[in-house]
Amino acid sequence: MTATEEGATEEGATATAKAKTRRAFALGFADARDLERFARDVLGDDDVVADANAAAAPTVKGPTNAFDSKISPVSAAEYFRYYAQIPQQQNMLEDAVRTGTYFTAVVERARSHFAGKIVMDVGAGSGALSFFAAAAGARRVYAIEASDMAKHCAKIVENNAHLRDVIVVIQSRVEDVADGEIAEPVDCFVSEPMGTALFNERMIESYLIARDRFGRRNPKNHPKTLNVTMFPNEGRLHVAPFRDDALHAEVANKARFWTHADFYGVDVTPLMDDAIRAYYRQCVVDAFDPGILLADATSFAWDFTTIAPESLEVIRLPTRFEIIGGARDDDDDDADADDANAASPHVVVHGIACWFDVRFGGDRGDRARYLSTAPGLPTTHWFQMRFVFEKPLVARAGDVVVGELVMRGGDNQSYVVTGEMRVETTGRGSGASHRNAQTTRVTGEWDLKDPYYRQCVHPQPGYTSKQNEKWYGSSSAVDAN
Ligand SMILES: C[S@@+](CC[C@H](N)C(=O)[O-])C[C@H]1O[C@@H](n2cnc3c(N)ncnc32)[C@H](O)[C@@H]1O
Repeated sequence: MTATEEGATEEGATATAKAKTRRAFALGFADARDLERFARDVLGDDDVVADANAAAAPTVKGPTNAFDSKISPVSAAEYFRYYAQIPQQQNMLEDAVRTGTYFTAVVERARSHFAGKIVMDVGAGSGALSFFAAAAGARRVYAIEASDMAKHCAKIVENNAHLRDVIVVIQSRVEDVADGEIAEPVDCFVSEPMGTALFNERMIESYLIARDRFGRRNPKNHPKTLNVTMFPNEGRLHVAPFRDDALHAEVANKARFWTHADFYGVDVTPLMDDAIRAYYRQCVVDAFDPGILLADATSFAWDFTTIAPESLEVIRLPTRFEIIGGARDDDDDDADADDANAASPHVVVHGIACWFDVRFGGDRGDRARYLSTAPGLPTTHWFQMRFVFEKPLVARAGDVVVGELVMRGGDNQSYVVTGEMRVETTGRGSGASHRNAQTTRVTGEWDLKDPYYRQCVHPQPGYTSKQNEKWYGSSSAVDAN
């Protein structure tokens, strides 16, 4: 227990005002027992003990499971409030690439993994994947949903006779579901736990925890090993360097506001450097043309049937890019990037782009299916993500750029990404002395929780050209597919 003289806090000020002759103290307690001991021994008042316990209980409650031990209650409350909203679920359901791929993967390509099986839908939302599992012949589907969306999901199930006998909706975080609540071992897990850059939201960890807690064990030689299928069964992250002069200028320009030396009579320029850092710290979410990529992507894969949830707390992505030349120049200025690259050996790297895909195994002999968010493919609601360097890296065609991105999970259901890239070996056109004056090593830090959702000019799949005409006019710069 600690005690400090008080005066600055609101409580302290009120106490001081009420009894001017008294002095106010703020008391700190190590835990509820410490507080109870003080109330009983020092104050000798049982009511105070009861009140103090009630008040202290929420703040002294310790972690109870794998979710509570890593995620802050404030973040979780906001997260599940978001997913409890019908418009947010609808936004995902209407992502035709996403929902259509799940339908095909489950109902059309993998019936043998579902027919007659016990299935768990981890994070069921409004229930779409549970409905697909039922359509693929599942014997029972446990639809686990933590948010109040579970009530809406149950309403749909209740009102559809073919779902009523198959789907059991449980409103709970999967980490909180009691051991006995799922009466039978689960054969098959289905989930859509992907966030931007695959891991944002940290829900894949919940998917893996569900597997470890409720999955069917191998009965024979290896009773500890699991005998389950996972839909999806693998996730991959792809990263590649890009050039995008317009984006780099756009991010820099956002901080220009802080050049005001006379903003309503106040000089705000002291915040200029902080503002620049803040804007470059935002990761950019939009759809981009794959023509801006400067090298083949480095790819990383995670097997959801085997990896441990803890392995996703810190994710290291070592990269090695062979720069293949200048990106296509789409910015309509008078200098074409290809021409410029032909004349000059410079290749300007403005940052690192990333996108993901997930894989669904098929029936025997049937092909696996990917749900991909790659640039150039029909856009999904995840779009792609880019990490922009404050100072671009300067390389040459043929150079090798090496580095590492490190994603560190936080208690806000997200990651902070740090990165370092440097030009390691010299390719074509080496030896030019002006290179010494250029940046050949860059570092950066980006917060996945604080993205910049950039206006996307690529047409969404499923939207007709008529809609594009309505939105952009007949002289639209946007191609209608
Ligand atoms: C991306 S949405 C997918 C919803 C639905 N499966 C679909 O495909 O339309 C993820 C859902 O998982 C829920 N969720 C996230 N973490 C969870 C957890 N630990 N336990 C249970 N539900 C969770 C969220 O509330 C949200 O509704």
